[in-house]
Amino acid sequence: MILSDTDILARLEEGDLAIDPLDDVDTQVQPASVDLRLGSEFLEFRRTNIPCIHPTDAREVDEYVEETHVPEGDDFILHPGDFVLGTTKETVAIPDDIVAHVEGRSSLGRLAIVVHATAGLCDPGYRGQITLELSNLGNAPVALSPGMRISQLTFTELKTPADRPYGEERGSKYQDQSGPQASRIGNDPEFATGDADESGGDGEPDR
Ligand SMILES: Nc1ccn([C@H]2C[C@H](O)[C@@H](COP(=O)(O)OP(=O)(O)OP(=O)(O)O)O2)c(=O)n1
Repeated sequence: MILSDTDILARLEEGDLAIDPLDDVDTQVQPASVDLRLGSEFLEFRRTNIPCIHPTDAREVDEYVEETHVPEGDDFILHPGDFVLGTTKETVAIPDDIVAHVEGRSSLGRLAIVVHATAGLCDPGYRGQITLELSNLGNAPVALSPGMRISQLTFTELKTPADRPYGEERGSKYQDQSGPQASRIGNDPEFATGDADESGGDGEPDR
């Protein structure tokens, strides 16, 4: 069952579902979703001379990205064909009996802006800001303004709470992430080679 505005507000009131800051309830809470705003941090992907990035090599992944801060009031220009990681301004906490989905907003979709290229699921138990996979599929640059409502989150109640929710206990690599975080796929157990990020997922390479 997807939560309606009434259900969302009730769960927020109970306190196990959290969205912080939720500054403008009337504007941000939609009939069956909550609009989330764009944060100020961006990770841009540099042009590189290395032949390719091996997703499991944390050093290659980290060397390829560059952080940019755009204060509220300024714009980040997303050019046609570009892909950049952004973040929600809000930090969320998803209870064990809910799965949340990051969706785009129609008004930005109509400008060819996509907010999650592939991944849009927030696991039961997830806490943190949400990394947005922003791309511009159109042929005109589009200005993105930190603080603008950029995406929406829907909430689906599970039949039973997750037995092993997202979190430290299962070594979940994006738990409590703050700001956009590059891929940590090298931390997956099947790729454990010693090359992976050992920083605890704070985005700082361990060098
Ligand atoms: N656009 C998105 C989608 C998800 N997440 C967060 C919430 C998810 O609970 C967490 C993990 O997402 P996935 O399960 O899709 O990612 P992985 O499978 O790569 O990570 P893990 O192995 O930690 O589950 O990342 C995010 O910040 N931005």
